[in-house]
Amino acid sequence: MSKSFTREEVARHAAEEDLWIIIDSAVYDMSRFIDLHPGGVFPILELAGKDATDAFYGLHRQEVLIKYDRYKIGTIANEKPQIEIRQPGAISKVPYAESSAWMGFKSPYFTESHFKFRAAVREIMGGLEADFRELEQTDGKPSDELMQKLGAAGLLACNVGPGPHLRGINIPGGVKADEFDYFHEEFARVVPRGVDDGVIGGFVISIPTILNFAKPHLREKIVPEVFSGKKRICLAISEPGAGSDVANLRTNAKLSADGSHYIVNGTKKWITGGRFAHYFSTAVRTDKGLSMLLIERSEGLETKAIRTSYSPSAGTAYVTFENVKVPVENLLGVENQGFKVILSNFNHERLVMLMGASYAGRIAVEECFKWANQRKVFGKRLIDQPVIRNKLAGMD
Ligand code: HEM
Repeated sequence: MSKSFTREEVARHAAEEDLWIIIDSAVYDMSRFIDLHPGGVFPILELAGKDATDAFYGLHRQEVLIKYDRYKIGTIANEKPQIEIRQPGAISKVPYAESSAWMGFKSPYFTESHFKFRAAVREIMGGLEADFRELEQTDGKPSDELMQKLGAAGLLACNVGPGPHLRGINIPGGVKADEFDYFHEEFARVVPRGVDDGVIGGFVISIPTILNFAKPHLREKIVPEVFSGKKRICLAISEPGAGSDVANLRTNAKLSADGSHYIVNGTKKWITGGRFAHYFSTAVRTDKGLSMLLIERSEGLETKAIRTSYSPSAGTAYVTFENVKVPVENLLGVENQGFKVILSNFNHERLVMLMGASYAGRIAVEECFKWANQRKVFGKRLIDQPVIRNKLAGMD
């Protein structure tokens, strides 16, 4: 049971080596943390033994308190917290932070199956939220264990969107494969952007090339491996000299003398999930046009991390191919007609990304609303400034 203290007791712990503070009626022992505090010793020392609620919320997001919960030693007797701690996966109460259907408004797009799916996914993902945030702080590689948990929960397959690939998948909430549509999209809501890209972004944009264009025996091998989280795949199209300009790709594949292999040489850049991928669905130049090849990580294929400003978890990679041998049966679709594969894939990719982006946009609005309400400057909250309210109104 949590210990109970009076404010007078807390006030007696006001030295650097014995330092308690109060945040929203909870008591934190900062003695061991003060030297590690990213904001330095001074700001906490100034508030030693005192109520630091306003100072804390003016400078930190609530997640900081949840993460450092271990320093909480008790509560103030006869006081109740005034600030609600958001439970992982809970529906946000901030205006526009959620789809209006979740906030009690009628929507023609959301049916019972969406509600069941949302509740089940938030429960699964809520349980993993701390792992995801931790992941973003470290080297960023989503573990095999995490991938396999997501796979077993059916979430990897669901993120590809509706389609025959969902038959036989245990969809969260007991949703049937033919009920599933693009509005069953919950992942982005609880997963930080970089982790989202590293866990599903690279794979969601690449696995359709296997589902739709791989030879049956390859499809039957690779799809279950990827959907169960045991193997990872990425889409390797852009290059240092040709980003969106797909027609100018230079990575090339030449048929071996006996016609059994392609020999691939070239480079790919900004490949999401590439650092961790086992398979690369790769655009290459063949003798009369572009082709798509499924390339396994093998001799001659190397990946280097590209440091991005947003997150190491996205696994963004620079990929080099040096005389990589690829069996001809790994051709996706028809030789020299890879452009069709790429464009049909882009259609799907943009739709899935759009759903994710709409969630990400809602999260941005939510974070701004919350910060404007808690951050105090010039003697008042940011939200009390008309110019800030005007900006928020412009975001909706
Ligand atoms: C449980 C207590 C506290 C914890 C766990 C904590 C933790 C942190 C962390 C993790 C940061 C890095 C920035 C971030 O992630 O938001 C930070 C920054 C900071 N903290 Fe704290 N802190 C605590 C209490 C306080 C208090 C009471 C003050 C007093 C004013 C304070 C002042 C600051 C300042 C000035 C910064 C730098 C903010 C910036 O970069 O603009 N912290 N703190």
